[in-house]
Amino acid sequence: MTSGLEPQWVSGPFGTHNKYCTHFSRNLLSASVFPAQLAAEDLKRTRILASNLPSGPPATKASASSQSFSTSIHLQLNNAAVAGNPASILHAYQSLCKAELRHRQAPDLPKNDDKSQKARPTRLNAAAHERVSLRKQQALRLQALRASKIAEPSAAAAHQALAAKYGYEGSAVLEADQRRRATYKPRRLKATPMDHVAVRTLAMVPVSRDIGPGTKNPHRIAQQTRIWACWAKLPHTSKSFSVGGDLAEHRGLRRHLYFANLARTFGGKPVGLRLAYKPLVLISDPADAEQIFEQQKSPIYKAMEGIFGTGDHASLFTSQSASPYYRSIRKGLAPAFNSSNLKQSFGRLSALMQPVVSHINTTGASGAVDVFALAGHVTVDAISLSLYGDDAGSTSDLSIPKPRYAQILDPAMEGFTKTAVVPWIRHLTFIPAIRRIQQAVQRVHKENEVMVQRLRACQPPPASLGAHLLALTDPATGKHLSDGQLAAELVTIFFAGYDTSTASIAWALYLISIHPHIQERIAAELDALGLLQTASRPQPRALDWEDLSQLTYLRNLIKESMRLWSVAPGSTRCLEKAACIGGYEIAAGTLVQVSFHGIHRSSAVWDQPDECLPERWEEPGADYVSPSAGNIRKIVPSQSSSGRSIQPDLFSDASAAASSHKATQKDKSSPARRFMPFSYGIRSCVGQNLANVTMLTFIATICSNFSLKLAPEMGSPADVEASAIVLLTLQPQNGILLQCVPRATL
Ligand code: HEM
Repeated sequence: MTSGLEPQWVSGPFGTHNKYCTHFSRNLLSASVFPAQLAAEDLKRTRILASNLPSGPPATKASASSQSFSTSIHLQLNNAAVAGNPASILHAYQSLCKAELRHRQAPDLPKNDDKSQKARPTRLNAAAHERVSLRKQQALRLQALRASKIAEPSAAAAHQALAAKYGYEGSAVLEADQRRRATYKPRRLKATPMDHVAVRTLAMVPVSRDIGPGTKNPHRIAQQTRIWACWAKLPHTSKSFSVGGDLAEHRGLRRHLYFANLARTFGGKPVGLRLAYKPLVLISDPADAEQIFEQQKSPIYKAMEGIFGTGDHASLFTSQSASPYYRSIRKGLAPAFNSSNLKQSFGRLSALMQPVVSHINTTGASGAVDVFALAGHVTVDAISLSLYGDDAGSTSDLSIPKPRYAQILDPAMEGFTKTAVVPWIRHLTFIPAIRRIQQAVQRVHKENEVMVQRLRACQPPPASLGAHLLALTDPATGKHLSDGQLAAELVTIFFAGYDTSTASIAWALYLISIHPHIQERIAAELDALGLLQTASRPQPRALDWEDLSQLTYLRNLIKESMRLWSVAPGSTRCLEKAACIGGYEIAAGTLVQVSFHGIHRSSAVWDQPDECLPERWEEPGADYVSPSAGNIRKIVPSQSSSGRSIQPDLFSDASAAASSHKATQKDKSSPARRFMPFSYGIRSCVGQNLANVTMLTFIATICSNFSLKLAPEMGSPADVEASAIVLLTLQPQNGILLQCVPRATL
């Protein structure tokens, strides 16, 4: 019978093989993994070959016993091939491979050449058997599989293939991974085995995207592999394994709800999110958050520099905490926000409220006023006042919906946030939307130049923020800040202070308007200080600096409002070293985001987290996790051991945090902080005192003069809350329209 595939005898370890034996066994082996790939024709040809196979190699070329061994293997293959049973083929083929290995391992066995074949022992000795470790068998099998072009479906082979592709010694990664697997203890919330398989497959994507195909950077590859391997062990959302991952939810307008839901669903555990090809760990536990704040800022902040300065200058917001520039700027600016300095400009700040009250008196009588828009004008003027010792004239025309500077800055910042995950897209200027972002950035740069000129020309008062800025020196040059550096700092201050203070004021007034009993308690407090407008007191005295510390209930309401409506949704860090967070290993280089909103709305951290209860702040130590709070991991408070006050002052000394990193590092036995609208630690908000003063002044003045009610145009409180979106900050999409009735008319 001639099939065109006549057997050809070649020399092998056990004598002469039929060369087609390996060939068609591979065919069937392939079919055993991918049955669909075994074409009918291939099967036919294989069967013909099998039927043509002699029972063993010619006796003249091999010793009798090796012939019998080889023959038995060949027979197995033949039988399996004839039966068309892929599992038997695989088994027989593995036996052949093992036999070959044993032959090579045995030191007393002569190597495979025709001359020494006569000296070959009659059977494999025990020592040779022992040397064939399981590991080597597996290695051989992998080798055989690869030679037959069959993709090994396991993660181990995927890693090895990756390592081979990028020239990296993959076994180190594999071994490290195996060690981690061995020590990995399944948690209450763990990914399913299928999740792990999916993640392993996904893990290939970021490696090629981040590093670029063909790049042989073993360190980066190992780092990425470690990041994904640790990430895979975290609890995940159902979205983590979809095509875009959690990107849409994470960058979406309603991401605060997503964060709050995750915090509740996972009981505060770290959650692995995937933003397209970037892994991210979301933190919603106060104790974990404290660990994170000590880490370096994520590269996302660096990407802001193009918007902040005219020449990509680092600023207080974007530079790394360890850099001499950051330390020097923070130390130099923080005193400008001390209570003694703020006190000096308080009279002018309080005076900014007069046009606001007049505006409400005139327009509010006929309908509702948008307190969100009004707050925007006051905060821009308040920041300008602290910078230049003079306002920006924003409160002089309150009919404009947005302050002029915000109109310039907001489109650029929104463009930045929309492109933050894929920053390279900003170079595609042929796309009209990208071109618009670039134009907005250029407008910000132009405005920055005007602001710098104004600052240099105006000679700000010594206590002002502007004077502190002009006195700063760059440690790298020893000279005062250049125009570019000043511009970067100025835009940072406006960006960080304007939107946040505005939205915080609006949310607090909204809560007051929908809770009459809270409004009455605030009114009573103001009345007691002689600040409330009444029929008998139509012109109450003006608010002064000392009143601020007396308004305890109002301050508690503001804190409660900042808890419920944390306008900064989160803060992102990049782990410098591998860390154990919430019981999970997180690799160095992982992006970690603390979700303020998640922590502040977590039922594991707060009793009745969705209720507005200003009274909760009357309890000592309410800022910290207490044993009575939910079921979350907590550090038991020990006031004596930590030696610090657990009731923080309204005006904290921000310079203390900056002067020493150690100052912010906590005693491990002290309670974890659960209230952090201004973030926490060395990178906490430097302007929080100014923000507190502005919020108190605005809200106290409005509540002194008006009784507030949510305007019918806003619908129900549920409608207002549903309108909350995250642009730069968490803000009400349709503003906050309130009916303001002068108290003297009640
Ligand atoms: C209610 C109002 C405010 C809130 C809720 C707020 C919140 C925050 C938060 C959460 C951070 C940390 C951001 C991060 O880590 O990504 C921050 C940083 C910062 N804030 Fe504020 N902020 C407010 C008002 C202000 C004001 C009025 C100013 C200045 C006039 C200001 C200036 C800054 C600066 C310069 C930083 C960066 C500090 C650093 O990295 O050292 N903020 N703020």
